[in-house]
Formats: sequence, structure tokens, C-alpha cells
Amino acid sequence: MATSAPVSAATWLKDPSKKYLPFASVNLPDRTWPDKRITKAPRWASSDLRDGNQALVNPMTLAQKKRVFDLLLKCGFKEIEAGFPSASETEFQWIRSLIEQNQTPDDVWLQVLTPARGELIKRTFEGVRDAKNVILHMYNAAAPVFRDQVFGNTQQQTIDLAVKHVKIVREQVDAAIARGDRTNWQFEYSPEAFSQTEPDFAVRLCDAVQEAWFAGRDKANERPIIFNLPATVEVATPNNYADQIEYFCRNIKDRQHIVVSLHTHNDRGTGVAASELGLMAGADRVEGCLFGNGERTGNVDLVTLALNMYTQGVSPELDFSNLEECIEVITACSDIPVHPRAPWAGELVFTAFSGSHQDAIKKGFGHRQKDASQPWSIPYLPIDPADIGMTYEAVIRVNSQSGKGGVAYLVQRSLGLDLPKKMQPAFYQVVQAISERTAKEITGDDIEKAFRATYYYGPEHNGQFTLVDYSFATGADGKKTFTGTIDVNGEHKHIKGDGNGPVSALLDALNDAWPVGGSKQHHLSVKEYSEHALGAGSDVRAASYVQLVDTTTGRAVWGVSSSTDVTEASLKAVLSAASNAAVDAERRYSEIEDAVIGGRV
Ligand SMILES: CC(=O)SCCNC(=O)CCNC(=O)[C@H](O)C(C)(C)COP(=O)(O)OP(=O)(O)OC[C@H]1O[C@@H](n2cnc3c(N)ncnc32)[C@H](O)[C@@H]1OP(=O)(O)O
Ligand SMILES: CC(C)C(=O)C(=O)O
Ligand SMILES: [Mg+2]
Repeated sequence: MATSAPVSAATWLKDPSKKYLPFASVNLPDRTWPDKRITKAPRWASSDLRDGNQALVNPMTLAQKKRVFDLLLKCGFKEIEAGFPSASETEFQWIRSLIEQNQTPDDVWLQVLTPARGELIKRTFEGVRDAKNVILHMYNAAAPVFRDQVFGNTQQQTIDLAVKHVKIVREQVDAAIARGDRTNWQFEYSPEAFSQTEPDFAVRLCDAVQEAWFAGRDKANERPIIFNLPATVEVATPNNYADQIEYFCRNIKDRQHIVVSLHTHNDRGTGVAASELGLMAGADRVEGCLFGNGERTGNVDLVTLALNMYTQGVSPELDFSNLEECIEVITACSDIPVHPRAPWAGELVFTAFSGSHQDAIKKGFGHRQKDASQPWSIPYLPIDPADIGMTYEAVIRVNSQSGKGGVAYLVQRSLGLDLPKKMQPAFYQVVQAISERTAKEITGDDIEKAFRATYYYGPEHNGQFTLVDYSFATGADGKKTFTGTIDVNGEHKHIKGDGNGPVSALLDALNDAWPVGGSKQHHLSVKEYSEHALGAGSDVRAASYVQLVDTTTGRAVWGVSSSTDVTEASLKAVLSAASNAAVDAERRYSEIEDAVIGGRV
């Protein structure tokens, strides 16, 4: 018995060239857009509540729409496509509520979409009655794939359909004016699937629409018509879209009386690039959605577009200083998360896990601290996270791919300690061992805990030796004599020693006292010493770092401490290092691991 192939059988083709044809480019050898730059913000129109909303699994409730609408106002949008009033009673009432409850500020244009269908246009006009500012947006499909397969229309029939409905829109506007309605009107026309439409036909169609719209009027006294040129489905590389826009701008009649608007989708992942190149090609206006919501792969992401502009030093004239709030509102209302790696807004986009990135960022911040008046330039960070309301906290996160620079950066952020370069590898080894053991990210908190445990840093972290009291005497030869008491595992021990300075005098005393607290004989000498101020003003403290080497074994250990008194900080740092020297390396690692991860592994 014959069996039929499963419906989902793969049809991957070794040679797809018969099934899929390459995009036919516009012939525009003298294109000028590649040499242009984006030097000012376009007019922005949000379509979150229309194109974004129509593509949601669960379209927004009225309350959610209102939340998004308010957010858009807060971000500074002046043109908001709020819906499709003829689609349903809910959509209609939503638009009515915005108007009747006076929710739209006087400088904001309420945009509504209608297909080129007489009864739906009339319903749309009923929907926007008494609004202050309305952009009446009408579309019909123009591309051959729609003409042939959906409507069975020729080019001329497509033009006729558009013109007929433009006249209906005009009649409705005239009727509203005649009635004395207070509304200001703009007309927007979209030849749907513009980017798949023959460029010369798109121009002819729009010329006919323009003629019908302005018929018998002096264009100079009219608001310009908006020609919105959608890449309804993105089917080619973005340079093709730019060519189409430049071609349109060059060939459309009376360019000065029209606004060229872009409306890109992201099917190939280049919606942002297409809009940017489209602006370079001469467009004036951009439609899209926050975080790229919308049909299929979404509309162009307006946050990305605006912040791309911002980081080129061009004000987008939109305010995304509180990006967290935008993310919160849009994700809650659309039920679609922002990808962790989405440009600018993703949770991970300011985070460096890898060692060489962390090292470069840390150094970049160091540079900037010295002179913050220079233009922003930090490796791997094309924007200052603070400008969009993000903190630096997430900039460096540590896993097993991280390096010493990143770890040192986190210690600096949490404890203010600027670890000496030579000390960084030692503490990094500690963190690396923990991170390999857990095979997970090590949080900033974990790193702080590990640091405190490793160097007995902080009052609750006592090493083998702690300083109880001390004094110094200076001899005639300038030598210092340390006399003091140290606590060794709970027992006080009096020690005395000489040296060129406080550190060497304490070490001399310690070396004399070995073995103490059950530890073996050691002979410690100073290999590295450094200190820096911690904090400022009356709260300033000294941070001291010392590396001791045990000359009996060659093992080197670090110690750290801080105090309001420089000498005390250095003595405590010596005892921190000596406490490390007193315990063998293996045991120290397991003590530290215990303190940081306990039973978490
Ligand atoms: C690219 C874009 O995003 S365009 C915007 C798309 N957004 C939406 O569609 C969301 C809102 N839409 C809706 O709620 C509905 O589609 C409505 C209410 C507008 C219309 O619904 P319906 O009347 O059921 O029609 P439907 O959407 O299925 O449209 C298909 C019919 O309209 C016809 N049609 C489309 N445009 C026109 C036109 N300008 N003149 C006459 N008929 C038209 C189609 O040929 C088709 O006719 P057929 O059923 O005889 O084959
Ligand atoms: C209605 C039009 C502008 C549209 O959304 C599209 O073509 O993508
Ligand atoms: Mg669209």
C-alpha cells in the first residue's frame, strides 16, 4: 500500500535558483544616497497601536493601549497611528475614547488607517470626528504579486481604485470642514508593498493620488500629502530600498508638496538599515514600532533607529532616557519580551563577560575618569549607558571566560579598592577557581564575598593574626622599632622587631615569633607594597596592599587592609598577608569557596 509523504517533509533544495528569483534592482547608476549622512531627526510616527497591535497574539486591551499611548507621548511622539477604527467596535471605541476624553495633546496628530474601501473610509471618519489633528491614512496594494493574485487588477485598475478612494477621503474632509468641525487634516497614502512594486508604476500611482487629492487647489496653501512607502515585506538588501526611495523622490511630481515617509519591516533582519539608508536617500519621515513589534519579524525598531542617531551626535528628538520604562510598558502590553541582545535595550548589551573586553572597558573608564569633557569613546561601549537610564553595574559580569581586569573592576565598584596591577592575577585565580567549580556566572556579590574572605577584609573577617595594639620608636640611626600585641587565633602575643619602616619592623617582629598559632616556621619578606586614598573629604581612608614572599618556600601571598590611619592600614595589610601565608594554599581555597558558595554547587 502506498504511503503519502508527511506534510512537513523537508524540501531543502541544493539549487534554490529555480524556486526563488533574485530581486530585480532599480536601475539607478547615478544614485547619490551613499554619500549622504543623517544630520537631523525625521518626523517620527509610531505604529505601535496599529501595525504593532494588529500582529499580537492577543491584541491589547483598552487599558494596555492607553498605557502605550501615554508612553509614546512621554517619549515625545507627535504622530501616533492609534488604530484602525473600521476594524471592530473595540478599535472604534478606543479611538473615540481618545477624542472624547481629550487624551491627545494639541500638538499631537492622531493617525488612523483605513483600506481603500468606501464604507470603511466612512466608518473611519466617524471614528475620528471632532479630533483636533488627524492623519487619515489610506492604503491599497500596488505590487504585482497583489495585483495578480489578490485583486486580479491591472496597473491602471489599481490606479483607478486608489484615485476613486482618494476622492472619497477628500469628500469626507470637505464635508467635515463644511460642517464646521474643528479638525486639522493631513492625508497619508501608502502604496502597499511599495518595495515590491515597479518603481515607475509606484510613481505614476502616487502622482495620480496627488492629483486627485489636490484637485483644483493651490498646493502651496495645503498641508503636504504624506506618501508612505512601505517595505511591507522586506525582500532585498537595504541598498535596494534606498535606491527605490531616491528614485521616488527624484521622479514624483512637486516633491516640495509631499512628505516621503518610510515604513520598513524586518523580514531579512535589515529593517533598521533600510530605514537609515532610506533617510539618506531623501525621506522625511519614519513609521515604526518600539522594539520592532509588528507583523512577522516586526516593523522597524524605532528605539534602535533613534539611539543609532543619538550615538552619531544627532538628536533624534525623541526621549529614551528611561529605556527601562519603555521596555517595561511595551513588554507588559505586547506580551513579547525584548531579546537580551536587542540593540541598545537588551538586558545583555552593556555586559562584557569576556576577559579582554572587560580589561579594555575598565581601562576606558579609567581614561574617562581623568577627563570626562572629551566626546564619548570607550572600547566596546558605543553609548554611555547612563544616557538611557542604565547603570554601569551590569557592564562587567564574570564567568569562566572573564579576566582579571573585569574582576578588578567589580572589586573597585563594590569596595572602592583599586587593586595593584600585580595583585590582580592572584585574586583572579581565586575567582576563576570558584567560577570553574560552579560553572556559572559569579555575581558582583560573590566577588565581594570572595575578596573579603581571601584578604580578611572587613571587621567580620579575622585571619590568623589581627592587630591589637602597637607603638613605634625611632632610633638615632632612623630605624623603627615595632612593639605591639597581635591576636593569634584568640591568644594575645607580644612581639617586637626592627626595620627601616613600619612594615619591615612588623615583619621582623613576626618572623621572630614563628612558629605561632600552630603554623610552621615561615620567613616572610616584602615583595610589593602600594597604597592609595579611599574616598574623599573627611571620610578619606588609606588602602594598603602588600605582597609577602615566604623565602622558605617561595610562595607569594597578598594582603589588603584599609584604615583612617595610613600606618595602621599598612600593618593590617601585612597581617592579612601573613594570615594567608600561615595556611597552606589548598586549605585557603576551600575556606574561601566555602565562604562564597557554601552548599550552592
Ligand atoms: C500591510 C498592512 O498592515 S495593511 C493593514 C492590515 N490590517 C488589518 O487588516 C487589520 C484590520 N482589518 C480588519 O479588521 C478587516 O480586515 C476589515 C474589517 C478591515 C475588513 O474585513 P473584511 O471585510 O472581512 O475583509 P478582508 O479583510 O477579509 O478583506 C478581503 C476582501 O476585501 C477586498 N478588498 C480589499 N481591498 C479592497 C478595496 N479597496 N475595494 C474593494 N474590495 C477590497 C478583497 O478583495 C477581499 O474581497 P473578497 O472577500 O471578495 O475576496
Ligand atoms: C498599511 C501599510 C503602511 C503597512 O503597514 C505596510 O505596508 O506594511
Ligand atoms: Mg506594516
